[in-house]
Order: sequence, then structure tokens, then C-alpha cells
Amino acid sequence: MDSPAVEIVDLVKRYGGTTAVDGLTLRAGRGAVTAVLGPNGAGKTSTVEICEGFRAPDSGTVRVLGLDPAAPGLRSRVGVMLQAGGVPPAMRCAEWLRLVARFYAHPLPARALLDRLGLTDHARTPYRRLSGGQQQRLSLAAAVVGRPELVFLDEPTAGLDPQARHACWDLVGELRTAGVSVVLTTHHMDEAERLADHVVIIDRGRVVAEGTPATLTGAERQLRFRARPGLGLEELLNALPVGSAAKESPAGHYIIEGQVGPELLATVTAWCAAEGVTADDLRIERRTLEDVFLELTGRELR
Ligand SMILES: Nc1ncnc2c1ncn2[C@@H]1O[C@H](COP(=O)(O)OP(=O)(O)OP(=O)(O)O)[C@@H](O)[C@H]1O
Repeated sequence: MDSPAVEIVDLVKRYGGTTAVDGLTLRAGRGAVTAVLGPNGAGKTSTVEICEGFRAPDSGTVRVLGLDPAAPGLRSRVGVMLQAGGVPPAMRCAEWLRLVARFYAHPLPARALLDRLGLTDHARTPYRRLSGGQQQRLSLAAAVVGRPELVFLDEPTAGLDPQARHACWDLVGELRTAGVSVVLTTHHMDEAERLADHVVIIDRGRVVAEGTPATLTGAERQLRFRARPGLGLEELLNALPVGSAAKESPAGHYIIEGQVGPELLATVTAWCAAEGVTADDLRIERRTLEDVFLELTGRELR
């Protein structure tokens, strides 16, 4: 049986007194898109850079396509998109992509890829004159030009405009269809929900939850609102149909679960009126990954 695309066990990475990765264990399947989702500073980049062989772990094991990240031969099978380019400033856009393509046996045509990512008009522009978003797209092109088996994309859409963001999402979808394994980091939960087969939510260097977007968010609809912290929910629970649940998590964020329909909504709003409470952001929806993160950590993802 094939080894997973990436297998990380008990990974620890420290920078002086900062523990960036704190016993992280995760597995990214072959041919799947795995999203590592977490807020700024959660340890995503450190983890990915260890997998890419750019950083050494303090402890723990990492296997990429069954091999040590530093194994010779892995380079030609893995595509890497870095957060900060690493491209010589005077190098022209197309020149760089062709240079990267030469390292691979069967690269994609550079011109078509530049076109795909809206870079054709900038083919002759030196790297330093590209905008941040254009540099980002060139970095994405460089990660996939070699038809790798596995691609690491670190915050692939950070700083991209909506059109470029969608072009990136389409490209990730095509990689997946082609059977390429993709590991991407993001702090956009919509990106993870949309692209990923498997989502690993990390916080402070640890995995706090993982699963498919559907299993993480659950199928049930919920009623949510914000109000002043510490409302007494017992009376509300008594008024709700049997089997309903009401909780405050974290402080000031209220979640009502059960048969979420007109009756439940009427009961909750009547209770709020009786309590003299204005329910802000009242909504009925499935949980989002943002909600999952908030419930698990008490903090917002962004
Ligand atoms: N080279 C470094 N030297 C010292 N501290 C570092 C270094 N790189 C990262 N850190 C610290 O390690 C922690 C994790 O950083 P990391 O970049 O891995 O997180 P991240 O989840 O990728 O964050 P972001 O979304 O902001 O890129 C942070 O507290 C960061 O400040």
C-alpha cells in the first residue's frame, strides 16, 4: 500500500523560547487536498517548511511520500510554493518559470501556465517589478510546473484579488482531479471548506480538530446570536422543544441546537424580548469552520 503523502508524528519546532510547533501529528492522504487551517502564528509555515526540507525539527518524525524530507530524489516529485518568493529580483517572470521547469523531466508548458494565472502580460517583467499578487501567482506556477506528485502551497491566496483567488482554486481543483496530493495552509476557512477533502485545524502548534469539512461542521443547522455575556439560559431551555440545547461558547456567543425552524426562532426572539436583550448577528445556518474554531479555542480564526 502507498504511504501517505505526508505523515507527521509528534513534531516539535522551537525558535529560542518560542514553541512554534508543539507535538503536532497529522496525516495527508495521497490524491487528496489537505488544508492546514489556523490563525496567524499557529505554526503552519514552520510545519510545511519542515516537510519541504527547509527546516529541521527539534523532535518528532516527518515522512513525505514515505521518505525523509531531505531524501535525494524527493525534490523532483514535490512542488513547493513559498510564502516569500526566493526569486532573483532581476529575473523576468517567464524566464524564471522556464528555469524552474528545466529541473523536471516532463514539465507543463510555461506559456500556458502563465496564461492560466493571468501573467502573460507580465512575462517579461522583472520579478522585483511584479506586484505582490503577481509574485504570488508566479510562485504558484513554479510549484506546479514540474507536474509534481505532491504540492505544498503555503497561504496560496494571501493577498490575491478575487479573480486570481478563483484561478488558484480552479488550479487546485484540477490538481486534485489529476490525482496530485495537495497540502495547503490557509487562515481562510471558506478556502479550506471549498477545496479540502481533509481539514486539520491547528492552534498554538497543536492539532485541535480534524476531519472532512462536513464532519467538522456537522449536518445540523444551528441558531446563533451574540449578546451580552452571562444570560441565564435555563428559562430559555424550558421554553424550547424537548431535545433542544442552548449554550454560551465563548462568552457572549449563544448557540441553540435542535429542531431549528420558525417555532424555535419565535421562542428565542420572544425570550430575548422578555430579557430586554438585542440579539446581534442572529442567524440560522450550518456551523462553519470558523464557528468550530471559535468553540474549540474561544478565539476567532482571524
Ligand atoms: N525564524 C523564526 N524565528 C523566531 N520565531 C519564529 C520564526 N519563524 C516563526 N516563528 C514564530 O513561530 C510561531 C509560528 O510561526 P509560523 O510562521 O510557523 O506560523 P503560521 O501559522 O504559519 O503563521 P502565519 O499565518 O502568520 O504565517 C510564531 O509565533 C512565529 O512568530
